[in-house]
Amino acid sequence: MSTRQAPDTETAISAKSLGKVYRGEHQSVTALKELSFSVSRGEFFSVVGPSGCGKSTLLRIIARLIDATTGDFEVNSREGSRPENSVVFQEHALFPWRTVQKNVEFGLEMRGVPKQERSSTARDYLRKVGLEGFEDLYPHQLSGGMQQRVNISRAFANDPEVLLMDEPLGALDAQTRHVLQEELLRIWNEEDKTIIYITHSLEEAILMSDRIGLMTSRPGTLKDVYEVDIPRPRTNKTRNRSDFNELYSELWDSLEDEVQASMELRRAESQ
Ligand SMILES: Nc1ncnc2c1ncn2[C@@H]1O[C@H](COP(=O)(O)OP(=O)(O)OP(=O)(O)O)[C@@H](O)[C@H]1O
Repeated sequence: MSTRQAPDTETAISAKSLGKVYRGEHQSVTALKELSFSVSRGEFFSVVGPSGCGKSTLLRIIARLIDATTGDFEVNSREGSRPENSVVFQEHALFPWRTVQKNVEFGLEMRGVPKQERSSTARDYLRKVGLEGFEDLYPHQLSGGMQQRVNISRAFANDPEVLLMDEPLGALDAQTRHVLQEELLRIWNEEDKTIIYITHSLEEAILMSDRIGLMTSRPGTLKDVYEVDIPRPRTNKTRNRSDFNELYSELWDSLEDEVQASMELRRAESQ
């Protein structure tokens, strides 16, 4: 297996002082505050933090699905014809009336990519995620893990500047999750893709990432950014390394304080 080069230093995304307030009729929630970061092109950047700290909010802002209340961010696009981003959510977002093949082709179809080209691109990516032979099935004929494989291949096939993933493997059982983590790493290793990856799992973050941003309790901001200085390629066996476990302990020490703060906040708000 080839060893991936370290990500280059060209900035793919930079965000400055992002803030988000959800305004309700009776009360407002400040989800993010003064959050700044930058991600290099080709980097795998994970974001971890306590539940409700604003991770999905951050991703949805970068995906341009919602607006930030304050601050701004920039995605450094190389080619105008490529989509700026593709998003993979935890829930499968496949079209039930389209076959596996047609689901993967969807983004390419929207961009007017010729039929033959989109067909071979989709087949390529389906093969990369081990779904060769399943092209003509419909989503309901697939297991959850297979559906998420389709989602992942669709996102890569779109060839976006950045891939935004919000707990993409969160709904899967542990074994399937481990297999897909390795598959995702393998595909990312072959492609020059920038990924922002939200996860609740510190283990997953360490296994996959070049760097990990750890968020504070709400209002979420980046508390620290950790370099994952563990050689690639990484596999499930990488979890047994002592440096893996040392980093896990370091991250958990910091995250635990934020989880406590987050629980106290929720307790106070419910009174
Ligand atoms: N549309 C919305 N309207 C009002 N409040 C919202 C909305 N979306 C999110 N929130 C609130 O903003 C805060 C951050 O939510 P968000 O989903 O971004 O957190 P998260 O870190 O992704 O959570 P989790 O880890 O549990 O998925 C939470 O308090 C949530 O209740």
